[in-house]
Amino acid sequence: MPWKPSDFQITSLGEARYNAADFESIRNVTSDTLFVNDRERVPHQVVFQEGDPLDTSRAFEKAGPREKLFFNPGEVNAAIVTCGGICPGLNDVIRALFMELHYIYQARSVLGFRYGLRGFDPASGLDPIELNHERVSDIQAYGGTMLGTSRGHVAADVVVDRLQAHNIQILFVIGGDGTQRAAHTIWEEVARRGAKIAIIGVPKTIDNDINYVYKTFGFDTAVSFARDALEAAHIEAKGNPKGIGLVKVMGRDSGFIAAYATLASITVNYTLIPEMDFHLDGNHGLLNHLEKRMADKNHAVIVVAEGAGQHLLPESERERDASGNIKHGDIGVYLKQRINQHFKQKGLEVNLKYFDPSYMLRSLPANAQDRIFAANLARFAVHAAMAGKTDMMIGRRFNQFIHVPIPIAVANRKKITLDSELWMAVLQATGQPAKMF
Ligand SMILES: Nc1ncnc2c1ncn2[C@@H]1O[C@H](COP(=O)(O)OP(=O)(O)OP(=O)(O)O)[C@@H](O)[C@H]1O
Ligand SMILES: O=P(O)(O)OC[C@H]1O[C@](O)(CO)[C@@H](O)[C@@H]1O
Ligand SMILES: [Mg+2]
Repeated sequence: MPWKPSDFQITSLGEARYNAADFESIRNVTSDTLFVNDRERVPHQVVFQEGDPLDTSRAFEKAGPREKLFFNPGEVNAAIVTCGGICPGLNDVIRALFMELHYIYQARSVLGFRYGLRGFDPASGLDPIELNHERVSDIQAYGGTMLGTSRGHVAADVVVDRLQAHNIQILFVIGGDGTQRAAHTIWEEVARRGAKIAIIGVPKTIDNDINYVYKTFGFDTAVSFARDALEAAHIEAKGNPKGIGLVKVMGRDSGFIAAYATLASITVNYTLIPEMDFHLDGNHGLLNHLEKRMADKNHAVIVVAEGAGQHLLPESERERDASGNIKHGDIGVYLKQRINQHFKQKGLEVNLKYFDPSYMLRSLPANAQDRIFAANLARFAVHAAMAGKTDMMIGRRFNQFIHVPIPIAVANRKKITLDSELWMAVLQATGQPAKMF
């Protein structure tokens, strides 16, 4: 998509009205040098040809505490909602949002809406909960989200009615691409009403498929767990005569978990991701290649992302979830069946052990890296909101936290390109052919 420089300008609720330095708690923790001004930019690209000028026309606002605030922090009622699938680190984000709002900005109140957007619908009977120190202090130790989450459509006017009924000035929307799209429609409704409510997105996706966030929180935790599963599969494969370990991991449209877990474990022989085309049958197909490997090496490990090889499955298996996302057919079970069938037909022994750790890797508490990252995203989200930024998501590029306009963040899904360094590393680590069709 051709970007216009203006696409990178962040929407704001209006002119700054307050000086952060006038508020005791902010002054105590934020030195003058920490304040970021609105003209500080992080370029879209950092690699350039020697001799060519660096294109600075397309650049993101740098995130960070602003000296000038739009809201008087002490008058702010903020709200938080978590949507989509669960992910390690959600509770860390909620906790850090609360702590930053309450202790640093001394906001008046922080409400947590329950079970995703559903919690805004009066028909759901779900009342928001008022967050306080006791309620959030230990939540980071648990996986999932203390607020609950859900999928499914709720009209933006219903959400904004509820925000206005609770006199909310800032809404933090934690979730994946669907959630960020929802946040944009909520902002459109807010803007239509001329309401002064900031809508700030915090990107969450176990699949790591959101652009402009080098890695989403929870992804690291998921990869570590997936690596353990791959190592278990390797031990099973080597410990049984003619053993095959087959592991299915999450990754609806992007195969980042499968690819990174492969690199982290280096026991994998075939990594199958949604971005690649592959066939099972034929000379160059997976089954023929696997048969040769089994004759040579007597064992194999295969990792498959849930969205891989969907073209191999019968069309009828494709349903949609409540949010409209395609529910993929079970490629793991299908592969297991086809591999067993292939070797049986050939009269060859095979002992296939199938692992499906998908949901387990989403439900863990965050590891150290993810915890640090999740809490940082939350702090930067609060700074942006207090400065009156809106319709934006916190991102991270080139080691900098940035403000990303939501329409840009959701314009394309982040995927593995098959000529990337990442995929070359996977091909090198597995030794699988670059083409299996
Ligand atoms: N285009 C859209 N417009 C308005 N709301 C949307 C849109 N897409 C999704 N939503 C809403 O956003 C919420 C979350 O969406 P979804 O279930 O797709 O999860 P997600 O945020 O993409 O997270 P995950 O990474 O788990 O898929 C749902 O309540 C859904 O109805
Ligand atoms: O939670 P659900 O609705 O079963 O969704 C599972 C999907 O959610 C994700 O984990 C993203 O959150 C995908 O990898 C997976 O396809
Ligand atoms: Mg999604």
